Amino acid sequence: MDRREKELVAFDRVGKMYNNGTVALHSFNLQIRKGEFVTFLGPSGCGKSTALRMAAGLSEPTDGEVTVFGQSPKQTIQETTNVAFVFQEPTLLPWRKVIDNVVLPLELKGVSKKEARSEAQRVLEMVGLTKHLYLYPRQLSGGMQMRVSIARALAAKPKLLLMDEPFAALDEITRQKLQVELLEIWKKEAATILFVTHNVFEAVFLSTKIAVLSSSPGRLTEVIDVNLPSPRRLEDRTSEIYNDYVEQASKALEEGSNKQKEGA
Ligand SMILES: Nc1ncnc2c1ncn2[C@@H]1O[C@H](COP(=O)(O)OP(=O)(O)OP(=O)(O)O)[C@@H](O)[C@H]1O
Repeated sequence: MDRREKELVAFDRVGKMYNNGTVALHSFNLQIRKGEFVTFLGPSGCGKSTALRMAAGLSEPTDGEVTVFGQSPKQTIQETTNVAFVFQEPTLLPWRKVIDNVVLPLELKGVSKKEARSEAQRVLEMVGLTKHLYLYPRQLSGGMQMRVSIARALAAKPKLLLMDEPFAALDEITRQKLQVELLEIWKKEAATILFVTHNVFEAVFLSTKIAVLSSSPGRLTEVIDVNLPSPRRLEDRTSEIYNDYVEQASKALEEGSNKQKEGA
């Protein structure tokens, strides 16, 4: 297999300095392969969102190169519907009903009305919203709105899903439920997911690989391969192996922050 086919996303010595002089990322190297669930874990301000936005073509590196499917993210996003983005907030269109929000990316893709509605129903069923198709976003809870957002991202069957703290605003029970659903979807759709969080437990539960970042300037401090039994179940979070990974990731976070203090 060609290297570019295997590496869906590649960060090659990526740096980002914003106009005000803030160095958000410094010499960031990471390759993400097909089928991986990679989490960016790090404290607030360490450049997680910056890295994700670069992969989505929403921000340009000031140093090095980011490629998605072997070319610039902007080009990939213009040419294909292989990449979808889920933000921290649901960002639904308030004047469109649930089903019409999910149908939208398919309409834009030129899919026939009938096919688009049937696909929208399929993904909304997958996230447990079959009974809510004809409601408006304001009639749903925050967790339900988030599920609509995820369904909308999945509707176009993206090969790469970029998620920036999608569960941050949710209560713990809803968050856990969506974590399990997301893992099921990831398996079922054979997707590759790049996920941002500052929650160690979430990172360990979801990921096949955790990229630990530290701040000032944002940089990669450790990559942890997470080999937990599959499928992952919420009750396994008390297992010894799970807790070992939590400890390893917490230590990596702590070491990153100590190095930062030493350098300060
Ligand atoms: N548009 C911008 N202009 C200037 N500085 C920015 C801009 N966007 C982000 N930054 C700075 O870059 C650094 C990294 O920000 P980023 O949002 O990528 O971090 P993060 O790890 O995602 O943080 P959080 O977990 O709080 O969302 C921060 O110091 C932030 O203040």
